[in-house]
Amino acid sequence: MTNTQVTLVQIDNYGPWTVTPEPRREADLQTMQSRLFADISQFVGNRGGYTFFTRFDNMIAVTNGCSLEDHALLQESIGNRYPVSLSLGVATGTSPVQALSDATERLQDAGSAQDENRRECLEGRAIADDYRTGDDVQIAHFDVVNATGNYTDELNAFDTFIEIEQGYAELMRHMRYAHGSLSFFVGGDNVIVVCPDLERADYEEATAHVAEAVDVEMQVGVGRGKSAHEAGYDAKHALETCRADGTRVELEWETA
Ligand SMILES: Nc1nc2c(ncn2[C@@H]2O[C@H](COP(=O)(O)OP(=O)(O)OP(=O)(O)O)[C@@H](O)[C@H]2O)c(=O)[nH]1
Repeated sequence: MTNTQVTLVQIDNYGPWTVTPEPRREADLQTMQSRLFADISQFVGNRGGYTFFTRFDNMIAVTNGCSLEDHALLQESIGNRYPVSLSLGVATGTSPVQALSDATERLQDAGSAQDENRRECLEGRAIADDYRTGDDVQIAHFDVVNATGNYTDELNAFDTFIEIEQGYAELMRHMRYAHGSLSFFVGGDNVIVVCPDLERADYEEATAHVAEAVDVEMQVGVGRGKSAHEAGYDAKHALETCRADGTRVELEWETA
């Protein structure tokens, strides 16, 4: 059964910082935010986790394999190298949505995102190593079928972007409310979804729903593992099977 460890990463008091003493140059904010994401992604990724940029001031990570000491080290390292600091909320559950809700609540209880006295909070608990299993994380890797032929090589780049974003918006809402899952756009035409224990029929229903609602055809590979990396890597292999066989849903543990 899944037991997803989710970390909410929140930049402390970021809103006020962006305009103090004067509004800061937008290009500088974009550069800082993307470097911060890159550093967090690398730190968490080196420990088997995934980080999603989400809103940049709030990022969401799947951190199975990261201890609370690892989290504290991340805070220290970012605090030493960036003009901003991070607060982190950590929680676990069979439902990724519930785990994220719990992680969020921990930070909200510690203070507002714009409270200048709430800095570098680390709230919550990590899964002890002894309790980790090979199916703690379920990751679904979705992509748009033949995005290159249907969109990238046909429409202007902005109209392609609209189509892809429409597919993402419908999928993220549906996976959140119908299947308790967290979906994140990761570039190109790809969406990575952090799921509870879902089955083939759930993924078939989700791809059919998106096709029906916004006319975007998607395929999905699904994997399970001890960490986001292990599950996500299996999902990528399953997606390759979709591409090779022309199927819409592949579960790695069924095809392996
Ligand atoms: N983040 C991420 N992006 C990917 C991955 N695979 C492909 N992409 C992105 O998706 C874009 C489209 O590539 P594909 O999905 O292979 O192309 P496609 O035309 O949709 O072809 P099919 O997927 O075979 O239907 C690429 O330009 C990349 O930006 C991946 O594993 N991770």
